Amino acid sequence: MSNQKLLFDEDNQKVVFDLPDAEIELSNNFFSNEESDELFRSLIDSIKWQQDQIQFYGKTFNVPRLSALYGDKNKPYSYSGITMYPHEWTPDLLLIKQRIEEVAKVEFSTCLLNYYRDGMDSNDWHQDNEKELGHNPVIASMSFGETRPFQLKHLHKPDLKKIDIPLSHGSFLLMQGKTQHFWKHKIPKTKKKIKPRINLTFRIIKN
Ligand SMILES: O=C(O)CCC(=O)C(=O)O
Ligand SMILES: [Fe+2]
Repeated sequence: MSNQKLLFDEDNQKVVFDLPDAEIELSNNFFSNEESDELFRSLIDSIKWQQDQIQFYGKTFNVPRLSALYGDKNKPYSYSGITMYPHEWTPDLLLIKQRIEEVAKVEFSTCLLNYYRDGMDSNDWHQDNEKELGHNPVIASMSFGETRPFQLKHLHKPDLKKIDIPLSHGSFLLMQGKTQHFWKHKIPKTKKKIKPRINLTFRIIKN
């Protein structure tokens, strides 16, 4: 975040990033440390984590992380060539969803969870722009566990520096407006010995 211009709201709780073609805001400690510790442990144990695979040039690879899809019934979600059917909401997820909806002022139908077991787990450059998410997707992202950098780069403005937002334990990141049309994001790998991290992205599937 070196020379990135930031705007703070009145009580300094929320950081709004001043980026072209994007609406991105970050609240650190959206959940307290104690709540976050509890949720982290509980999610690791209670979520039905699965190992997805992708086809690439005729070969099959394990996706470098575990994932799970939860949400309203009858809302399948297709991304990277995989169609997933959601599990039913759990008490943890409903609690988190409610807290997030108060701030985001929308209702989410679906939550995609990622479990990055160590530094070799990652999420490569992509946009969350699947048709089911509608024209300007609202993506609400909660992180628990190890802090990992969330990197963003503009698709058509190579002169703009890559943005690096550290997503810490209990932090909440909201992306909306045109963000998914103009910016890609990723969680890079690292050789450092680091602890696990869980990320939850709440989304709205419009069907
Ligand atoms: O782990 C993260 O913070 C990002 C996850 C993500 O980009 C996704 O699931 O689409
Ligand atoms: Fe994403």
